[in-house]
Amino acid sequence: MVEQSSAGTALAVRDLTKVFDARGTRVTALDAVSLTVPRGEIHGIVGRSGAGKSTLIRCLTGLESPTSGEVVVAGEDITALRGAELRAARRRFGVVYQHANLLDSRTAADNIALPLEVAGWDKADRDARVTELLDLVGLTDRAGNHPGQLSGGQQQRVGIARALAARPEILLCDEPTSALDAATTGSILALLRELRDRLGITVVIITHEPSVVREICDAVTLLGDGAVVEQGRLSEVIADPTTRLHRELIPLVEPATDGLVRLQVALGHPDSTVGSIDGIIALLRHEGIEADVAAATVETIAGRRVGRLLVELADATTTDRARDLLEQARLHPEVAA
Ligand SMILES: Nc1ncnc2c1ncn2[C@@H]1O[C@H](COP(=O)(O)OP(=O)(O)OP(=O)(O)O)[C@@H](O)[C@H]1O
Repeated sequence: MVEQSSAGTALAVRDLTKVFDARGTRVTALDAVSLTVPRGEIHGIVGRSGAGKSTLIRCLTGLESPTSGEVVVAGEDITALRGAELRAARRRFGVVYQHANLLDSRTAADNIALPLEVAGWDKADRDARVTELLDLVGLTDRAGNHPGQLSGGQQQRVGIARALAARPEILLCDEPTSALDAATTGSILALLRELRDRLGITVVIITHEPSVVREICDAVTLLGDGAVVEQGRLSEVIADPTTRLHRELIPLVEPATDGLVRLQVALGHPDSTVGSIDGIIALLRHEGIEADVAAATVETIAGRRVGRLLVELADATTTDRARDLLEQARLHPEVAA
């Protein structure tokens, strides 16, 4: 669990449950979900399709009312609010969507100004704020461009500036990079991290991309069938090869099923006595076990070098001995034939 004293907490979700009743069929989209996000942290929410991610974000922003549970922002349970109070509470959230959905008839600057117009800011304040925001997202020279004149990444920057316009405390990002290529994804993630560092804003990111979590999240929640499957600080879950998140966040290419025996091992666990790919192969060969690397993923995540390795054995009869050796080295081997 991600624990933090309530004073430093930006968002606390407690036992959030949402049951849809569609023509007599009950679907539990959220099942007693709890999570705590400290101020200024980036929290990733991951899970397969249908896990409940969209429902969670809709309950957070007040677009959907939960069946039970609490969403506490700045000490206030917003699920209990209605009408003008709920609208005011929703302003504590800025939302970034997968597609920026900008208005084609407006320039980048005017798209960013839109929520300020709705909130009744006067023109001089709006203009000053928009200038600040364009600078913040690196689009000062694009202020007068219409969406059609901007790249996908630039449009998403406008979407982020628009979400930040009214100075929300929490930035909710719903698959913010899913529609972008790898390089643009990298620059948008760098921008989100920079915004957190400069503004101290709290960020919640819903994503199905492991790389997003690996690159910028401080903590992560894995949802499955509407419930929290696992939760923890990235640096901890990434170091523990026994967690589901470790597997989700460090995917390994699955080789063809060709009858060869393969052992999957985890790299980077603090207790392991061997830390490198070469070291693992040498350990086996030293004992007369012919082995090779079938696939490997090694990355530095949360300052720690971690990964997974698939070791291919030339002779299936050496499987048990190889597994014992790898077990002794605390590499958490598993047969993946
Ligand atoms: N309005 C609704 N009425 C009935 N069932 C719903 C409704 N909205 C969502 N659900 C159901 O709730 C469950 C969770 O859906 P949700 O859209 O939150 O998942 P998700 O993790 O966001 O999936 P995806 O990544 O595909 O968007 C699913 O079984 C879905 O069919």
